[in-house]
Amino acid sequence: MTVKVAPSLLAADFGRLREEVARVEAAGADLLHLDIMDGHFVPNITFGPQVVAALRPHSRLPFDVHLMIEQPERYAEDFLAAGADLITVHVEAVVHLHRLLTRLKERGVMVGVALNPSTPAVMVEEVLPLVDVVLVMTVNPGFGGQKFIPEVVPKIAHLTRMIAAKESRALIEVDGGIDATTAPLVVEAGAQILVAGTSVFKADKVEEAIRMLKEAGKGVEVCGRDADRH
Ligand SMILES: O=C(CO)[C@@H](O)[C@H](O)COP(=O)(O)O
Repeated sequence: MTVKVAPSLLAADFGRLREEVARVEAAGADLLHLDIMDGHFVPNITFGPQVVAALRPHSRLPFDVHLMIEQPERYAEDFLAAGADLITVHVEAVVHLHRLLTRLKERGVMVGVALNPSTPAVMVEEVLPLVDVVLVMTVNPGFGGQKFIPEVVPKIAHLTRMIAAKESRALIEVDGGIDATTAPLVVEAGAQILVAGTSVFKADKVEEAIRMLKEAGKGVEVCGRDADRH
């Protein structure tokens, strides 16, 4: 199975963001994961649409914007204007999820829904026909460098079956504590996009780190699911 790697900018050197993006792009990244935190939905603050817009002209990578914010419907358009290719919102943060996803889809952007570790898969079942990505958090969101929560793996497998049953095209993305040891566990369960902060940006050899994550897909077949078909 082809696996895509999305380095998370949260683990980059914030004083050299442009160079850091170029570094992972040259090393084989497939997407750039941008973590937006508001200090309310999660206990940390990162950056807003201005930073996304400032980086946009300097990279060809699809920008995968993960909104860890309350009321994402108030800000999603700003991230779209800033150059996001994929906008992911947390199901725990939105009341009218279907409305927001429909509006964003109409604007031509890809959309994703994210689930905290304690949120069950069934919370996204009704919107599976609408979404491009289901983002499964394998740590509690807010910080990089946390320990992978293995109890989330059965939820990935459950979502894989649910997506197939609904004939949805959604890809499963996982985020938190992903490295060469944990990647095979999530890929075997059906994950197709691996977000990795620490294991990529803090690696001695970034290219090798990305290659090792992609290797997790080798020899794995999960009922015809492949990140490349998108
Ligand atoms: O969204 C988040 C954290 O909330 C992630 O994107 C982390 O940034 C992943 O970092 P590592 O666990 O790979 O260090």
